[in-house]
Amino acid sequence: MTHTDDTTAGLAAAGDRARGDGLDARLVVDRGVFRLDIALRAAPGDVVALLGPNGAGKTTALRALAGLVPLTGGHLRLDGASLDRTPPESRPVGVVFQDYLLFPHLSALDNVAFGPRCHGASKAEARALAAAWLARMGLAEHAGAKPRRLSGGQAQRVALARALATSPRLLLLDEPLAALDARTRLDVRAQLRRHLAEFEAVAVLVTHDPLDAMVLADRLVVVEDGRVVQEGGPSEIARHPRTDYIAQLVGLNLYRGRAEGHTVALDAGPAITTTEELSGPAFVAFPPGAVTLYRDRPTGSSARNLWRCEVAGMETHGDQIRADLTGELPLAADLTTVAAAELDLHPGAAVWATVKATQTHAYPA
Ligand SMILES: Nc1ncnc2c1ncn2[C@@H]1O[C@H](COP(=O)(O)OP(=O)(O)OP(=O)(O)O)[C@@H](O)[C@H]1O
Repeated sequence: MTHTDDTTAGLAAAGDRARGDGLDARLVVDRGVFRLDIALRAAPGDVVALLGPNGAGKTTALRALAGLVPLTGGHLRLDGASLDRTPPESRPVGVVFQDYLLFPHLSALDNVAFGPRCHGASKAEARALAAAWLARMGLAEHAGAKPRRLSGGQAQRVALARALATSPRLLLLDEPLAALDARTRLDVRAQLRRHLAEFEAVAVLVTHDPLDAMVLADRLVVVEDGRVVQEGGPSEIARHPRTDYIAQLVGLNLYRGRAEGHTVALDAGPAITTTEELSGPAFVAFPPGAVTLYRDRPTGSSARNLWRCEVAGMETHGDQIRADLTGELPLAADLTTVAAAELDLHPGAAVWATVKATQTHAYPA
């Protein structure tokens, strides 16, 4: 299957195209002190989110997939064909960048028609295809508008239409919602989710935002320091984080230790009593809302998990106060403003923290 045949075939044929094998890549990129080395596999129809902290290598991975950064090792196959030596403009890849990069002097229609034109479609074919995509994105009446006349959400959809109009076998989205304000982001996230669900080839998106990742993707690949540290479905990752970064992202206290029956002895710190029965290396997680704080050692409490801590810092978190505690067990605790005032919490205050075993969750490490 050649790419030019695909792209000139038009919208109608897109659904008839034989489904390929999807993406099979190991991306190795050396950048001096930084080295990216990640494996990525995805079947047609999959939406994969690369999630990770600043500097983890997400953008480098996306640029390597697009051919904008050469691989120093590994391989890149799409639908069974190697792309290692294919220049970016000849790859069946569509890209939506964070700031969309629409051509300011071209109308929305001509921006979208640009992709198919570059892939060999005649002017009339390209414009017909572009008009069809704009209609599908709900932008038919904005076809003649220049980018500066479009809202952020509309510009984002034009950029998506431009990428999809070439019938890519791999769609790359770099922080697709980052340029939008909160209100627009909500709408555009929902629309993007719909378009991605309909997209029949592989989509890979890069984001810092766990919500974007969880809403848009079927599978998350968490990258830290150039490596994949965890991958799986959104709910699996939210329930069973395996690094501090992921635990913080999903709002959980996370510890590692060795389980013996209902107790996990932490590598650094005390033991935590859990309801699960395990043996061997294990993680224990609990949400900050499961922690109860006392100024004096509680006497009547049945909680087995009782630790002496000190308030290191406090910040508002939604309608709650989140207290960062150090001491026997470092942890985050959420409490109401009233409770924080009653406890006279302030940085440096000594507190007792309890967590019921039923509120903890242990799983093999
Ligand atoms: N052109 C370059 N030359 C050398 N090193 C680079 C270059 N671009 C990025 N890096 C380095 O590669 C590493 C990964 O950067 P990258 O932009 O891929 O991370 P990221 O996960 O996308 O981060 P962010 O979320 O901040 O965009 C960083 O250490 C960065 O300094």
